[in-house]
Amino acid sequence: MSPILRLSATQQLTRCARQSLTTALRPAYRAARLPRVAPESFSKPGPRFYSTKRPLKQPGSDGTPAGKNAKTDSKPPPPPKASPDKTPAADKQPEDLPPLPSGWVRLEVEELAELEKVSKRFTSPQREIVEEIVQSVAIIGAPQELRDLLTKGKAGELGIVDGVRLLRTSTQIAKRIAEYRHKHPEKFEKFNHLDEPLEGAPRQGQERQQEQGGGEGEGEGQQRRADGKGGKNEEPPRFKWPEPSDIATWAIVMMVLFPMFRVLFPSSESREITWQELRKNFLDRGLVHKMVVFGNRVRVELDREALQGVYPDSPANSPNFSYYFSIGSVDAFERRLDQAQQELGIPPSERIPVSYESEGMLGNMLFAFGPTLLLFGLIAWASRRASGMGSGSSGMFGFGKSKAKMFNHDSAVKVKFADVAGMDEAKVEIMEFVSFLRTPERFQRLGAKIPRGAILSGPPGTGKTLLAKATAGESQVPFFSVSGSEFVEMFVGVGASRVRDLFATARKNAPCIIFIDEIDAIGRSRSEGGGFRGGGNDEREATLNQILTEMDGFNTSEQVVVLAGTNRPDVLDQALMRPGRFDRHINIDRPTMAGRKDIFKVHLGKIVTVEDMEYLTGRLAALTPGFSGADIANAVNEAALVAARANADTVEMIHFEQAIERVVGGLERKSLVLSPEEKRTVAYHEAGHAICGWFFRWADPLLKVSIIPRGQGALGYAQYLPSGDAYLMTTNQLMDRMAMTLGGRVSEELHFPTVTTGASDDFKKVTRMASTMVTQWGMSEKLGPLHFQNDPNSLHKPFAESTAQTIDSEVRRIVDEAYKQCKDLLTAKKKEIGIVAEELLRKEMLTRDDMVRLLGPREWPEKAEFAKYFGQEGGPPPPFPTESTDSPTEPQPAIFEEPSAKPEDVAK
Ligand SMILES: Nc1ncnc2c1ncn2[C@@H]1O[C@H](COP(=O)(O)OP(=O)(O)OP(=O)(O)O)[C@@H](O)[C@H]1O
Repeated sequence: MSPILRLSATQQLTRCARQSLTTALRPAYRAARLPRVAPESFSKPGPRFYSTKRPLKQPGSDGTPAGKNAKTDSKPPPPPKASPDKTPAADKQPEDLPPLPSGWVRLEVEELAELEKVSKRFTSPQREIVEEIVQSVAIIGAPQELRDLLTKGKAGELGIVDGVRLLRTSTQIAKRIAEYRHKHPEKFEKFNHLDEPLEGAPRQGQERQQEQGGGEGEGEGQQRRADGKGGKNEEPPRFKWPEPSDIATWAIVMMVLFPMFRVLFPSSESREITWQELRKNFLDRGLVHKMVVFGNRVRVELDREALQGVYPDSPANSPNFSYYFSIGSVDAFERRLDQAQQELGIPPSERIPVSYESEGMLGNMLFAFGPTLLLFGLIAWASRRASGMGSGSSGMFGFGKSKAKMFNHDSAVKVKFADVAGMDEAKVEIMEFVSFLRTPERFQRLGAKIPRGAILSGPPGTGKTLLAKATAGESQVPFFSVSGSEFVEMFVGVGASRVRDLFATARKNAPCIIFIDEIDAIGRSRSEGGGFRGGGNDEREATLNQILTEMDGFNTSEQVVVLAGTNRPDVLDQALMRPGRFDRHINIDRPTMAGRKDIFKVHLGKIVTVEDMEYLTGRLAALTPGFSGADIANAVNEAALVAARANADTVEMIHFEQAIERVVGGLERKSLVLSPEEKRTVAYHEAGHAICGWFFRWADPLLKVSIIPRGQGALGYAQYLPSGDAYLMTTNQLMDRMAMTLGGRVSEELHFPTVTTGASDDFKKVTRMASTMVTQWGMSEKLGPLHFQNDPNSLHKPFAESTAQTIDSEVRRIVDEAYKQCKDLLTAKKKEIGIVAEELLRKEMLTRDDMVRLLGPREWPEKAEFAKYFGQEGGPPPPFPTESTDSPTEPQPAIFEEPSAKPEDVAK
């Protein structure tokens, strides 16, 4: 049971009132006296208090000007002394008193006296305030509820809930005091000193300053009165109720903290004594009225009248004071008390009553559950905070909330179409979305349905995200960016919930763009491997279904465009791709020569260089076939870093070339030291490739050859420049390329008694090329124009065994032909191989110029592009970097990964 139930009526009221009166009454009371501007008054023009002086009296009502009144106010009258026999009510004639609202009563003298006792529990200035309030209650009355509470309090039956009722009653009284006082300030003249500001109340302090200084404040007040907004006509200030949440807070604070506080910090008006002291001072003298056992303590209630006689000066005479002592166990206490009473000869009928209270139950409960509650509170708080700070997710852990980042055109999305170079067709396609978001009526007017979304597909780094951002930047609408994987969580249903949340947020912000990057994380075909994957798929499917539903859900006028990016459009679910969902499929491939030039232009804009831009971009574009936009951005940045490392003032051509080699070939491996024999083998191997590249008509032009180890496992390499962006290859080109790839091994055979393992990768590539020629490109006369795709996941070949044998024999035939072609050439050019290899061993790296010097000019005409940037027209090729990095992805065969020859096909 709460201690609140154990106290006398006055004590109980005091405790409740200490909270409620000081919090509820006082702010409300003061609110009336120092009128605040209610929030509504900002929007609703009406008379307000602007005067720096309070209109406590109507000027002239007693012949005193208001200013004088105010002066008198500053001297607070002594607080009226209240006594039980002389209350303010007793001074008043019934006709002086205001009528009572319904449900209100006029308190009796005894009741007011009981209330007066409350004030004694407070120290000044609260005490004065409570006294004034009690006197005000005498004038204006009080709700019947207060009388009930007083009656309950007298009977000692007040409970925790009564605290809340008292709070409510107090607020009602405060409100009425405020209103009544405003109407009849003269009746409250003696309370004016309470208008003095409370300590630390800045607003009121300001007011006092204005009152004292007069000047500015007065002027302002006058000015406002002149506006007709102040002065005599003002209405009573609106009483501002405490916010319901405040009341709830007070109630909770009272109910929860008060008992807890009491448990933790026993009242200062109780004191612990020992059993011996109790026995000697009180028990033996018959002063004990009752004992209350609570927990392992016993409170001693003394007979106060008898106590007054025996110990007139004891603090225990105060009604709020009690003694208590601790016990080991209740049984031991009872035995001891029995024994003591027997010794004292107290007859059983007059024995001291002992009652048992489950005091501290609430406290114990709080202690028991407190940590758990605290933990939950902390979690809830942390999750709310996280949601406030982050991406807008909220609620318990914010699981179901979308993690989409929102970019606003004012803030983040500054990307424009001008920043996206190349991909002109993709831009045109997507431009339509921009015009839809900008001028939807242009389309709707003709009855056209607005496309809902577009899938941007293409290899990594080709600028899909950039294009989506530029769309947002151009259309000046909010842009929600989320990755497909962010929908995936370990809890089932979270993905779907996030999708719902994302679309709901987007609709609120329409017109807007949602961009889901890597949509294949959730948009994979539902039929794909369903049986094998088990439950894990359910969550992904639920998420996908939700996306399908949401995309169906919004109507065409909603102006929410969904763009999605993926590298794997082939695995996406068909339902996602159908018209009405992602209507447009925009394929963004690696940039062409012109595209690369444009992309270089965009990124070179941020770099300090004095090179001729036209020549530089052209040459760099020619040097970087197969580069994606991201590769280009990386190479440009790398060039700047190389230049910075060399302390150069500007980034020069050589830095760009070094950077490109580093991007393509990886880091130079200086730590890898080859033996002289190994080095020699590598030199002859690379010379074999170089000679083939130089003398075969359809081979790609050689740029350089090197025997410096680089990247992963490449001991040397020859770099060729694929003939621009060639999208078709002839059989001759393929045969020359295969023969050139075999050049390394053939050279080893011709110059050394044994061969090495170094050509393994070359064979792999040659075999792959030959089988693609046979099975897919229809370049075998025996097999004819058939396409055989061998699915590695399938147990059965999609062709007959005899066909398989024919394929094998045809592949062998082609490779043999290439080998023969290579061997014939290299046998004829054995001397030249030796020259190149020896020069390589000396210089480690040979350029095209060196080759011309050693072998004479190449017999076959070069392509225009090559001639422009690397031939005689374009001036001599740049000097080769003596240190740093270089090379294509792999030694020589890197060429097979160049896109100019549709490398995806070749490489399969
Ligand atoms: N066409 C382009 N013009 C200019 N810069 C580009 C272009 N394409 C790519 N880039 C550069 O490459 C960076 C990466 O591009 P982006 O993130 O758009 O590629 P992506 O296609 O979305 O890649 P992924 O498929 O891996 O997500 C861009 O920030 C930009 O610097």
